[in-house]
Amino acid sequence: MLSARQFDVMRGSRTIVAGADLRVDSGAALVIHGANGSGKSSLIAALAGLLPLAAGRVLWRGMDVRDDPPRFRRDLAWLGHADGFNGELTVAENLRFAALLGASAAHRNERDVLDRAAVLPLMHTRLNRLSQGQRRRVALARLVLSGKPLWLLDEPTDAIDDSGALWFAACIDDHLREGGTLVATTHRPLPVDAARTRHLHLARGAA
Ligand SMILES: Nc1ncnc2c1ncn2[C@@H]1O[C@H](COP(=O)(O)OP(=O)(O)OP(=O)(O)O)[C@@H](O)[C@H]1O
Repeated sequence: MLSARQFDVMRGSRTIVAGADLRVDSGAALVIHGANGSGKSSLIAALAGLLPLAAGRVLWRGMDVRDDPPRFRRDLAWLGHADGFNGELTVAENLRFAALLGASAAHRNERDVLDRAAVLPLMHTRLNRLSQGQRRRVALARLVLSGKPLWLLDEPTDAIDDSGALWFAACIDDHLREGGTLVATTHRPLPVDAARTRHLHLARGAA
């Protein structure tokens, strides 16, 4: 379970979130919506520990994430606007590098994941030769292969076409069914299991 208590997020002098409580159980998703500039990226970056909280705490499995950051990072799969790939390396090399860094484990269905992501034909192509959407598909496949229990994703389906969005929504459903936790920001409806999903709407910078 991921929870945050009485937390404030600031950007410059502006309060994005004030005194908020939030809880996302294992097997559940929270999807954050809001207009451009409303604070979605700031909020999710704060949950991931990438932006300091102005007040309050974030707890993962009952532990303040600041108490043991390496342990939190072992469970966390983060995907922001930047994907962290090396453009000079091929898709296969980037995925191997991610596995070496612990960003992905040996996945029981690796080939199947890559196939469904439509990444298999791209395995020997350098990242800087891919389109934005292809690159995002590789990033999402890396995420699925990570096997990590907590996914924090900033606009995961950015640049992805409709079939890719449907594929990724099915991946989210699998993740939740297996007991994973998800928080994602999005501008686009994610067709995920409604019974497991709650929505947070940020209005003019304050939740
Ligand atoms: N580095 C920064 N320093 C100061 N203010 C910032 C910084 N980055 C963003 N902001 C401000 O914080 C507010 C929230 O930005 P944020 O990127 O979290 O919004 P968002 O909802 O994710 O937007 P979008 O939908 O456009 O991605 C905006 O008003 C923005 O101008």
